[in-house]
Amino acid sequence: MDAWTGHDVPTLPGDAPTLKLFDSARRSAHPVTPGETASMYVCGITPYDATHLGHAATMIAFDLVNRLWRDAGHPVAYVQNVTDIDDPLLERAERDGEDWVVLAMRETALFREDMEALRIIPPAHYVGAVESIPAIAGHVRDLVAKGAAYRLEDGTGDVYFDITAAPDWGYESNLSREEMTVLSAERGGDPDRAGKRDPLDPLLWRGAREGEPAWDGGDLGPGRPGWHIECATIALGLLGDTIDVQGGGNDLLYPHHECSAAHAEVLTGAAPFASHYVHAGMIGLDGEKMSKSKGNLVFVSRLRADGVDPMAIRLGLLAGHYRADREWTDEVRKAGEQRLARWREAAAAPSGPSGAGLLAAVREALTTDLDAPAALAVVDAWADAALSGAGDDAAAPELMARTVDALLGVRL
Ligand SMILES: Nc1ncnc2c1ncn2[C@@H]1O[C@H](COS(=O)(=O)NC(=O)[C@@H](N)CS)[C@@H](O)[C@H]1O
Ligand SMILES: [Zn+2]
Repeated sequence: MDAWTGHDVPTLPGDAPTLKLFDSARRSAHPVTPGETASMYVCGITPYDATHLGHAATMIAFDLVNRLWRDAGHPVAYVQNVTDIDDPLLERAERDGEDWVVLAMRETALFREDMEALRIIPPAHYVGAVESIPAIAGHVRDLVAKGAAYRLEDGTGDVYFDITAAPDWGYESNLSREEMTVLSAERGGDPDRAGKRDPLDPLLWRGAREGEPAWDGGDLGPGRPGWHIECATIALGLLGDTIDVQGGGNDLLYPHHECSAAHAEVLTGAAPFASHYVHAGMIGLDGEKMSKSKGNLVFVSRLRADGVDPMAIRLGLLAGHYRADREWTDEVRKAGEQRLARWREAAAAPSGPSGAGLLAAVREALTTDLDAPAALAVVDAWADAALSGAGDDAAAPELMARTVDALLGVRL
């Protein structure tokens, strides 16, 4: 599947400090030490109700990681999926009386447009679940052959993963069984399903049902993939057995990322699947997480249609720490617009305080677990000084514009 159109990313002088990121498994921040090429898998949209500001915030967070790795000289192998087959998508298509394939294509196209407008660097590989079904079915068969998965005896053809096969089940989310059971039920799992060895065992393959799309699963029989194995298979197929960063919003920590990592580790024998499990905070509206089910969605395309500069949206979202659950409000939007105008004014100043000093301070902030609020404050201070005539570095305004473009993705 095609990703979206990229754009030029300016290069910057000097060296960048090592990126440190908070790892949910270790519940602390650690330096990320990629090999020559840095590898990242970020969970993309289930293509309906795209692109709300929650999607945008999470994609911006991992865009910062991409930009910082490039700034440090690493090529980046970035893979993102589209869950273009899954229960929520079929349910929405059903509700709207629409063909689920058309719904998925339209929403994915809108997502691509919004990602371009927000200047998110496109992933090297943008992969749909449907196009991955043969590989996913192969991995499910492998897990059955390893005794790490089993078919229910109720004639549905459903196949589940046996969590006792996971080398260190729960190490990523650090949750209790009670917490896992609650979240599993809330987020697409079926802890009450009869016949499972363990209520927490996740679905790998859903046998064909009347009125549902189904694909050939070889000796699995016809059916469609489970959610977590989709992301394990796509990541393994394109990035190898272990990766530097597995990313997404914190709503994915459990069960989705815990299960994806467990599936990958049993399939390859390599652990941990990711050196850093990185989770972005939830963007809310009126005190509720912005989500389809709640219908409290603010869309990037709506704001753009209302004339809001996408760079102001980006600055609004960057004003909060990426791991913080936070609200999108009109005040956040206004602050983003004001900051954008001020920075554009300052970039046109004849001179300002040291450009090299600004660059070093922005790098320091962003490589410290993506502290964008600190980075924005540094640029604000530089802009105030430049606009009050302080500083005599005539090259600084141009370097400031390149810095915020390359590292924050904000084109002034
Ligand atoms: N309110 C929100 N705030 C921040 N990030 C969000 C929010 N809602 C969803 N996301 C993130 O946006 C991405 C797409 O979300 S999604 O459309 O629900 N799709 C999925 O979670 C799956 N397709 C992942 S494989 C995920 O990384 C998810 O964690
Ligand atoms: Zn995923």
